[in-house]
Formats: sequence, structure tokens, C-alpha cells
Amino acid sequence: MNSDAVGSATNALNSLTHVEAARWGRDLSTLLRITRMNFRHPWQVAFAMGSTIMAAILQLLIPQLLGRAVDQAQTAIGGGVAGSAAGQALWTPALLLLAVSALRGLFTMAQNYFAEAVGHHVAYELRLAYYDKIQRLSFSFHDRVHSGDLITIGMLDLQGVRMYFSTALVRVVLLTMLIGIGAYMMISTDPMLGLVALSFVPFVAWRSSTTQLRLRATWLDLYERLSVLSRVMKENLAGIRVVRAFAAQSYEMLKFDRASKTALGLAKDLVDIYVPSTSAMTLSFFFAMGLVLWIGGNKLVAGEISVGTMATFLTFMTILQMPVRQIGLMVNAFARASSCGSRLFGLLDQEITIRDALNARPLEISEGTLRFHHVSFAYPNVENRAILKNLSFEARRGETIAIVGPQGSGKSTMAHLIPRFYDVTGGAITLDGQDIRNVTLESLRKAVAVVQQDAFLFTTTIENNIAYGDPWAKRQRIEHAGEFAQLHDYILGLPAGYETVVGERGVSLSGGQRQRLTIARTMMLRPSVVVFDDSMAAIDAGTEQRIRAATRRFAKDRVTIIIAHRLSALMHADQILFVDNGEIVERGKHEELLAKRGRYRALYDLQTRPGDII
Ligand SMILES: Nc1ncnc2c1ncn2[C@@H]1O[C@H](COP(=O)(O)OP(=O)(O)OP(=O)(O)O)[C@@H](O)[C@H]1O
Repeated sequence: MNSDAVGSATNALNSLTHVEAARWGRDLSTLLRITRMNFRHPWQVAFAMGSTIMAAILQLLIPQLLGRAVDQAQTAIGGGVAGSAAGQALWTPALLLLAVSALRGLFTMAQNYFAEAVGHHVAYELRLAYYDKIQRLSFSFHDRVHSGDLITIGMLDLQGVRMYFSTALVRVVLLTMLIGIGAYMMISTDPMLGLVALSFVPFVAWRSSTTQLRLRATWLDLYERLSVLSRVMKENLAGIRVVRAFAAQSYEMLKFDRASKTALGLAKDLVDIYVPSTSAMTLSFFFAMGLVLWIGGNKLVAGEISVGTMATFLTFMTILQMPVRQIGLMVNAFARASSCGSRLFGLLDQEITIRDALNARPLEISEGTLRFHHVSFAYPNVENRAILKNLSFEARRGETIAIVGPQGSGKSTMAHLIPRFYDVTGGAITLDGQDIRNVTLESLRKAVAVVQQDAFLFTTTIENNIAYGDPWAKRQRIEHAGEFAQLHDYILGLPAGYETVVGERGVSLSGGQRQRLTIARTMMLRPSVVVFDDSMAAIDAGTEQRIRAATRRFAKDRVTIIIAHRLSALMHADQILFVDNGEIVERGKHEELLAKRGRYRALYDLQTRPGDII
């Protein structure tokens, strides 16, 4: 090998070592962070650890007491003590053994109780922090990350962190004491027999650790497969009408079967890893026990040890068997906590890109004028593709601005910039001269309402759905909003009226009714700027006319922006902006745009061509 090759191999090895070291460093800091969170409950931690130490000490006393009791019994029998006297002599150790076992049980109960309490408190705090973070993370984050993955992190990863205290930290203390002190006691009593009795420990510790780590890797694969399965199922349920309409049940079944088969294969792998390993560990334990019986038996015959000592050794071995096997579970608990914790903290530490500026002040509305100053925008995940280019327009209180244009031209994107769902990448948007990036988000979102294309309803009553933005609103206002959205009479006809539950588990509403309900919800907010983002597409023309008439009254006190494909919905606007490819290519009133004979006129002609359905 020449020196260059040696050099590059050394470099590769170094960078590998660096990667490994960095990974270890990250794992360690994650575990330290979880440990610190646990220690924020010092009393419960102290009680859990204290109970663990007491339970371990008492458990270690049991073999000694048992050995002594056997020796006493033998002395009583050998010394020819009368039956009743021998029985009397055995009472004390028997009662003592019972008391120690009962106390050990109590301390174990306390250990479990306090350890679980610590875990549940940490989980509660993390759950709140996680939910809060998800609420505040910007839309660009939610565009990137699948909602199913967020649910998995919030449920399963949080569970891994919750279990860390009871399955890793408490176990370290318990196992160290039981194995360490147990081994010391056996070796100090009879070094040779002690070493033979402990001979199974290294093998079982190694085997259980490696098995658990292999099991963990397979579990992670299985977990991934199961989340694929749940995604397939979720999608199938959400799109059940499409599946049935396209008679695609067998295709869907095939897709599900394929994902299930992989999961089945992995579940089999788990059994293949687990079963031989458990058998090997049990065999090594009984092999060591056989050796102790054989060597200890010889020592017993030679009078080097008593029967009681022999009984002590065998009991110690039986007691140590479980903790030694649990070393693997403990290693697994550390590994699980570090991987679950790093995913969870990765999300909790995400930077919130859309948030209040340092010196943000509440928005103050006086004239109610909205301005776009040379606004440009590209979505954060596709930064090199400009969606909006140098857009400028102004809308005063009482004015209605209509935005029209081909699909994908950027109309909804314009709407999403006003409440700062995304930040502009060039130029600025102002409300009464205040850059929306310099005012508090809460005040901005109270002032700007967007009626979205997707009419989302919460699974609750119609009343609660309408009053979502103002939970303390009086019934009269809620009904007024219902009337505004031309929904009041329909709601009164429902069995429970405004108390009727809607949403996934409630009464099914038609697409148009859902849209009207979301319009009513927005009307409750009394915003300074309201955007109807194609939110009447599913509403029939007659109802739309009535809503428009009501909107005109409502529009007097605010800026109204209407995004629509049907020109009949926006002809009355004070200003119509024709947007194409992120640019305003035409602007003006309906008649002016018709006279221009440009893009708007072409669209108008297309929609009003005799014989065509508008
Ligand atoms: N979250 C997003 N991330 C990346 N690109 C996006 C995102 N949302 C929309 N786009 C892209 O931005 C462009 C403009 O989309 P937008 O929804 O603003 O168009 P639109 O004019 O409202 O269309 P439509 O009339 O169909 O509702 C489209 O090319 C779309 O693919």
C-alpha cells in the first residue's frame, strides 16, 4: 500500500471516529437532559431511590437469613433437641424471613410508585411543551413534516422518555447493588465457590445486552412498518369514497397485505432472536448451578462449608438470575431513551421562524388600510422558485379587492402572507403603516381572518364550531353569524339545532354547508381584513348571491379580499387584480378590465359564452 492510500485510510478512520464520538456525545447530552428533567422532581426521585436501595438491601438479606435458618435447623436436629424445641428454634428465623420479605415487597411497591410518578410528571410536562411547540411551529415546518410522524413522536417517543427513569436510572441503582454486593458477599464467603456461582453472570450480561440491542434494531424496523401500515389505513379511511368509487378495494388490499407481510416477517425475526437467546441464558444459569452443587457438595462432604452456606449460595444465584438478565433491558432502556429523546428534543428545539419580533407591539388599527409594497415570495422548501414577484396594491377600509387568475398563479399564497402564515421574502405588507412583521402575531391574527378553501370542522356542536374564535360569545351573536352564512334555517331544522354535533363523528354536512359554517365562524371575529379564499366554490349560486349581499353590509367596516374562479362572484369588487405566474398582469374595475380586452376579458368571454354553463 502506498503512503497516499495509508493516509486516506487513516483520514477515513479518523472521520469515522469523529462521527462516532459526535454521536456518543449527542446521546450522552440527550440522556443528561432527560435526567435533569427527572431531577426537577427531587422529592419523588429521593423516595424512589431510597426505596430502591432499601429493597435491594432487604433482598440481599434473604439468602443470609435462609442459610442461617438451615444451619440452625441442622444444629437442632443434629444436637438431638426435642421436636417442639427444634420447632421453637426455627420460629424466629422463619418469622424474620417473612418480615424481611414483606418489607422488601413494601419498598419495591414504593420504588415502583415513586419511579412511575417521576416518569408521568416528566411526560406531562413534555406533552404540554410538545403540543405548544406544534401549535407555534410555522406552516413551512408543517409543509415538510408528515402529521403521522408528529403523532408518533408525541406518543411513542414521549413514552420512551417517560420510561427512562424507572427502566434505566432506577434499574442502574438496583442492579448495581444486587449484583455488586451479592457478588462481594459470595466471594468473601468462599472465593472459589463464589466465582463458580457467578460464572454465568458475564455470559448472561453479554447475551442479554446484545440480544436486547438486536431486538431493538428489529423493533425499530417493525415500528417503521407499523407506521406505514397505519398511514395506509388512515389514507384508505380518509379516501374511502374514492376507493369505493374506483372499485379499488383489491388494489388497496394488496397494498395493505404487502405492508402487513413485511411486519409479519419482522415479528418472526423478533421471535428468532429472543427464543434461542433466552434458552442459552437459562442453560448457562443451570450449568453454573450444577457446578455449584457439584463443587459445593464436595466441600460440604469435606466439611469445608455448612449446608446453610450451600443454601445461601443457591439462593443468591436464584436471586441474581433476574437482575443479571435485566442488564439487557437496562441497556435497551438507555438506547431507547436516547433515540426517542433525540427525536423529541429535535422537535422541541426547532426554531420557530414565524414569531413575534423582539420589540413587537400590538397592531393598532385606525384607518384600516392594507398595503402590499413590492412583495416577493418563495416557499422555504423551494427557495429558488419565486411564487410571487414584486406585487403592489392598496386596499382601504370598506373596499373589496378581488383576485382572479389561473390555477397555481399564487392567489392563495397572497392570502396566506397577510396573517403571516409565511413571511414575505422581499418587500413588505403593512396594515395602517405598520409592517406586519413588527406587530404581535396574536393581534395580527385577530385582525386578519382567512376563510380557507378546505372547510374544516371540529368534532363538536355547531354552536362551538361557530364560536371557535370567541368561546364566550352570546347565543344571539352565534345565531346572527348563522343567519349571515344562510345556515340558520337549516340548523334550526336539525334535531338538536345549534347543539347538533358535527365533524367526523357527527351529523354529515354537505360541502356547501361546511363552507357556510366556516364563513359563520369567521364572521364572529369582526376582523379588519377578511379573505374569502375560494370559499364559496361549493355553494350554489342562489345562496352565494344572498351571502354576497350580506357580505356587502359586513364589508363596510373592513377590507374584504375575494379570491374566486367564478367572475360572477367578484364583478362588483372595487378593484380586480388579475394574477398570473405570481405577477399582477391587469388591474381595475370590471368594466375597465372588460374594455381592456386582455386576459380578464378573455376569461369573461369564456365564462359567459352562450350555451356554456357558468
Ligand atoms: N406549501 C407549499 N410549498 C411549496 N409550494 C407551494 C405550497 N403551496 C403552494 N405551492 C405552490 O405555489 C404555487 C401557487 O400556489 P397557490 O395555492 O397560491 O395558487 P392559487 O393561484 O391559489 O391556485 P388555485 O386557484 O388552484 O387555488 C403553486 O405552484 C403551488 O404548487
